[in-house]
Amino acid sequence: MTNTEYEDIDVHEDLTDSQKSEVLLEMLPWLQEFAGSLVVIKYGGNAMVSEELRACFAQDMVFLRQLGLHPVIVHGGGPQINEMLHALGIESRFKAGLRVTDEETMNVVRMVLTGKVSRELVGLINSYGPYAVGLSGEDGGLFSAAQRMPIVDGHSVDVGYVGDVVSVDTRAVDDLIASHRIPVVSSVAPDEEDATQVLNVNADTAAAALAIALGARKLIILTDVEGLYANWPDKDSLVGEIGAETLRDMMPELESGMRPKMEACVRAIDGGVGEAHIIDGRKKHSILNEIFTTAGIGTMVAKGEGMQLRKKAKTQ
Ligand SMILES: Nc1ncnc2c1ncn2[C@@H]1O[C@H](COP(=O)(O)OP(=O)(O)O)[C@@H](O)[C@H]1O
Ligand SMILES: CC(=O)N[C@@H](CCC(=O)OP(=O)(O)O)C(=O)O
Repeated sequence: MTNTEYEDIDVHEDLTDSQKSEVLLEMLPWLQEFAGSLVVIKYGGNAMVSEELRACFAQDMVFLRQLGLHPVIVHGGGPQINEMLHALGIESRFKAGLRVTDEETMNVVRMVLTGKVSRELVGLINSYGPYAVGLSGEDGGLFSAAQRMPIVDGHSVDVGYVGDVVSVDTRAVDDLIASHRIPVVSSVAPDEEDATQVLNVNADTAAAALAIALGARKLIILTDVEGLYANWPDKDSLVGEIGAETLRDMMPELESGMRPKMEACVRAIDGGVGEAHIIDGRKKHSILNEIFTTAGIGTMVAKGEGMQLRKKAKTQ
């Protein structure tokens, strides 16, 4: 190795040799615990905010695969859809956290998710190792959806071509996992009543449905906050752990952005997924911190009742 190459490597001078060893040793039991496990990761559009963060995410996916886990990604792209709609002079409207989707908007959603966000993510992961393969809920009959009518102020409202996943045929994803690929799934799904009509599925909802159907060990949702705040926006109320029953009771009071996310976590737990996590996608390598450290990060949703706030870290 030449000196020039050596200078290019980040040698983490801020850690002593013994601290580096401690970090590696802390990973060991978690590596043993999760080797061979299937983990569904929902990568939200708001967690894709910088080139550096996107690169770290891509690197983490390849790292997980090399360590023997099976990562399956469901990506979002809300802000990217908003941007494209704005460029086309179309207004973005949401009800209960779901995009009001007419035919014109549906075309833009499909184009941005499958034609832009998925392509860029697959390309970036493959720059670290040629494992990622993109597919949408339309491919190989992966998802079938029915129109979703969210409840607003006690009434169900029509938000247009918005769907909820009603069935999942995992075979296309199973094949990719069996060949050690990293599936990258876009949340667009055919209507169960007319497969030529596509529906816009919230990516958190799609990730939960896929995690349940695949029997995932964990569902990890990356977003743009540290986790769920019990008393939003009070930053001292970050939840460390919460039971699905307690979360279900909290649901009506949650604001729109968090609502589909928390519904997805509760559904995942009800459907047999071991744990669901909401973590901060704005922090580099947050997934590695969640899976391979004892304290974990963000909010964990598990079976049962109760809630514990997260203790403040001594150093950041
Ligand atoms: N109780 C809460 N805890 C944390 N965030 C909340 C809460 N209620 C509302 N939010 C908002 O939800 C947002 C995350 O939802 P959203 O913007 O839809 O994320 P994503 O694009 O990752 O799916 C946060 O940035 C925050 O503004
Ligand atoms: C029905 C609905 O709201 N669909 C979402 C799909 C993308 C998504 O969920 O993206 P994020 O995870 O980045 O929010 C939308 O149109 O924005």
